[in-house]
Amino acid sequence: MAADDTPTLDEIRRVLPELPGPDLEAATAAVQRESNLLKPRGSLGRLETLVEWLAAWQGRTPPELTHPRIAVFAGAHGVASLGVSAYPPAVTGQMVQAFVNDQAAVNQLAKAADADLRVYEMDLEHPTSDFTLGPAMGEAECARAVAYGMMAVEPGLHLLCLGEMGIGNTTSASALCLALFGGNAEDWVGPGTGVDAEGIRRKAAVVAAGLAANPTAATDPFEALRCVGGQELAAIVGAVIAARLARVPVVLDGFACTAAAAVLYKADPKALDHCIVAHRSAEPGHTRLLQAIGKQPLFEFGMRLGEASGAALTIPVLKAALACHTGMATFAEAGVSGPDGKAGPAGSVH
Ligand SMILES: Cc1cc2ncn([C@H]3O[C@H](COP(=O)(O)O)[C@@H](O)[C@H]3O)c2cc1C
Ligand SMILES: O=C(O)c1cccnc1
Repeated sequence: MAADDTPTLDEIRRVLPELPGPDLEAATAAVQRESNLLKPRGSLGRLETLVEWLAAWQGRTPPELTHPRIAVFAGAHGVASLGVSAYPPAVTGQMVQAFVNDQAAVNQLAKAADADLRVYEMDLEHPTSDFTLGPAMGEAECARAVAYGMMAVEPGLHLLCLGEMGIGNTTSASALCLALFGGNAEDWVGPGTGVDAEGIRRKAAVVAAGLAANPTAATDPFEALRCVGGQELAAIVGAVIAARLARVPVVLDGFACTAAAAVLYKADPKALDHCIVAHRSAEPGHTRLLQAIGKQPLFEFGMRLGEASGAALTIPVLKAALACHTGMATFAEAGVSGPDGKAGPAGSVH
């Protein structure tokens, strides 16, 4: 994209108050149908509220789920050379090749979910700058990455599952969380790909040094993204915004992905209303982050992979929820007695 076509971070920020809200009519219609279906009211629990969420953010009843997309953004991090990951920086590009060759976990999960998987390679030849020395990205670089992420959204998508690949990015995500929500560096760091206690201490020192070297990071969420984030994390921010504008509900993956989206929450708490978080990552900072943004993950499988693996796994669940919603009979259709002894639950049609 030509530099002059790219919106500035300020222009992107100004879109947030204009983001469309939920379609309450579609959501109400979904709730109403759920209440007439052949089951004790509310008995499908979160499966019911997930369908309501899909309807509200697609603006359609019943919602559809034949075109889910999984988007994985890959970016290279300057801090990856500081010994903060159990794996070398070169793994980022090698994993992009593995995604292309259908060899990674997310490839298998995408196939199992019958979903379209796209991998978006950021500028891997040019890692972000080491944020312990100054901002990770310049204004234009960060804005370009956000704009690039926006391109992952096309009309006609029914769901967007987001994820990332970038060696060193749990350190970036921790620094982002510290800048956005405060606390201590130790509160936000964890093993990532599997560093030991000494590695975790090193991560905390890098995160603390990052905040010290970037005093403006804690003053504004987009400035935090620019100073201590990464290109793939910025792209996730763009994809979340573009999905909202295109009425595409979003599933966020684990710690790194949620940390990126949290930039938007901090800028406007309503900006993530169209997003759910797939799972609680084993990365310890994720629990604190979920509390900070008020999200309840769908499941907790002890996963700590990233690459949209958790987000991909929600697709079969969402499809199953929708299958119940559209395929079940109502009490009246099945001739089954409701709680009042008549066919149809009492008061359900009002
Ligand atoms: C083979 C391999 C595949 C991965 N897929 C996702 N990640 C995950 O690990 C990285 C973050 O952890 P850290 O901050 O410790 O580097 C990210 O690339 C993330 O997506 C992977 C990591 C590896 C090694
Ligand atoms: O939860 C995540 O996003 C995560 C955890 C460990 C490594 N990479 C990503």
